[in-house]
Amino acid sequence: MERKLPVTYELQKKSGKARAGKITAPHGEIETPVFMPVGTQATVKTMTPEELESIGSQIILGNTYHLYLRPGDDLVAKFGGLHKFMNWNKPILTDSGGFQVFSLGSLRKITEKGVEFRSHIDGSKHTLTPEKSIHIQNNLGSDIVMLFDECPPGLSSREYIIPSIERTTRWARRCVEAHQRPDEQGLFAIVQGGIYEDLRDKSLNELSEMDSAFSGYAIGGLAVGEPREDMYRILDYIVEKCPENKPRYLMGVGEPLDMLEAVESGIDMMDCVQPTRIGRHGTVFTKYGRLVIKNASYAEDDRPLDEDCDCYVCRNFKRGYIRHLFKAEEVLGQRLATYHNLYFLLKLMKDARKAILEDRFKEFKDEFIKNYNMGKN
Ligand SMILES: O=c1[nH]cnc2cc3nc(NCc4cccs4)[nH]c3cc12
Ligand SMILES: [Zn+2]
Repeated sequence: MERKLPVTYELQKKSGKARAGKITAPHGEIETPVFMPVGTQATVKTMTPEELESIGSQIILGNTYHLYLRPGDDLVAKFGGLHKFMNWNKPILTDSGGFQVFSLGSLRKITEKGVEFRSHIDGSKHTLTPEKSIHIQNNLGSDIVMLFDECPPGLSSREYIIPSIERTTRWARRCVEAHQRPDEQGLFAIVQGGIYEDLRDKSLNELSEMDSAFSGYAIGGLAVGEPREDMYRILDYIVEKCPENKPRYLMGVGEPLDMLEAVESGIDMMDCVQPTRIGRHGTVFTKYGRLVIKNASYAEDDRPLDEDCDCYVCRNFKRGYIRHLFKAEEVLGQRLATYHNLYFLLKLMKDARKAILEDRFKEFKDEFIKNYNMGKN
C-alpha cells in the first residue's frame, strides 16, 4: 500500500495557472506561494532566527555541499540535526550539493558514480554521490531532501543534455534507494531538460516512474544564464505538467519580476541567494525597482528605503543613514539592507497569495511590473 508522504500539499485556489496552497511538513505548515531565504552555512547571513520569524519566513534553505565540508554533517547530527544546531524550528529544505560542486568546487570530474571535486575551502579531495548526498541530508534532518542531480551549464546543447538527463534519472533511482528516513523527510524530484520542451518532457516522464517516492517536484536547470524569455517559455510549458497535488519548486529564482512570472506559471516555492547577497553589497529592492544605496544622490535623502514598505527598517531609518553605514563599512548597514530585502520578497509572495485567493493575480502582477519598471527612486 502507498506509504504516507511526510510532506503533503493542499491546493486552495487557482487564478489562471497561479496557485495558492498549503504545504504540511514535519516542522510546520507553509502557505504558498513562498520565498525561501537561503541559509547556506547554517545561517541566513546577518539575520537571527528571531528576525527571520518576525519578517514572516516560513521555511529556509540549507546547503549540503557547505555543511558537509564545514562543520561536517556528522557534527550537525551530534547536535541533533540542523534545526537544533541553528535554533530554527520551522521547516528546512536542503539542496543536494551537486549544483554547489559546480558553482564553487574546483577540479571537478563527473562520472556515473558521482562527482569528484576539490573543496573550495582547503583544496581537499572529495567525491559526492547520490547515496552520500542523501545520507548527508538524512544527517542534517531537513524536512525536504533534494535529489542529487546534474544541472547542465546554461545553454548546453541537446547532445549534452540528453545523456545528462538519463544519468540524472539513474541517480534519482539511487537516491530513492539510499533514503534512510522516507517517512520523516520528504524527497523532491528535480526536472531537467534545459530550454528544450521535448527534453523537459523526457526528464519529467522518467522521474514520474518513481512518483510515489516524491513529495514534490523542482524545476532545475534554469536561472543559469539562459535568456529570460527562454526561462519563461519553459516554465509556461512544463510546470503545469507536474503533479497538481504536490508542491512545485523553482530553484534559484529571487528577482521580483521573475518570481511573479514563476507564480503565474504555477510555481509554489522559490529560493535565491540574491536578496541577501545584493543586500550585503548595498542594493535593495523597492516598489519602483532596485536602489543602490551608496549612490551619492542618497546622502541627504530623508526618505525610507521604500516609502511603501512597512518593515522595521523602513519605519525607523532613512536612506541617508543607511548610505552612511555602508560608506563607513558598519555591519549594521548590511543587516538593515538584508532585513528589508527579505521582507520585500516575503511580502511580495504574501500579496501574490492574497491576489490569487481573490482571483485577481494577473492584475496584481501587471500593476507590480508597471511600478517596478518605473525605476524612479
Ligand atoms: O538544476 C539545479 N539543480 C540543483 N540546484 C540548482 C540550483 C540553482 N540555482 C540556480 N540559479 C541561482 C544561482 C545561484 C548561483 C549561481 S546561479 N539555478 C539552479 C539550478 C539547480
Ligand atoms: Zn522595508
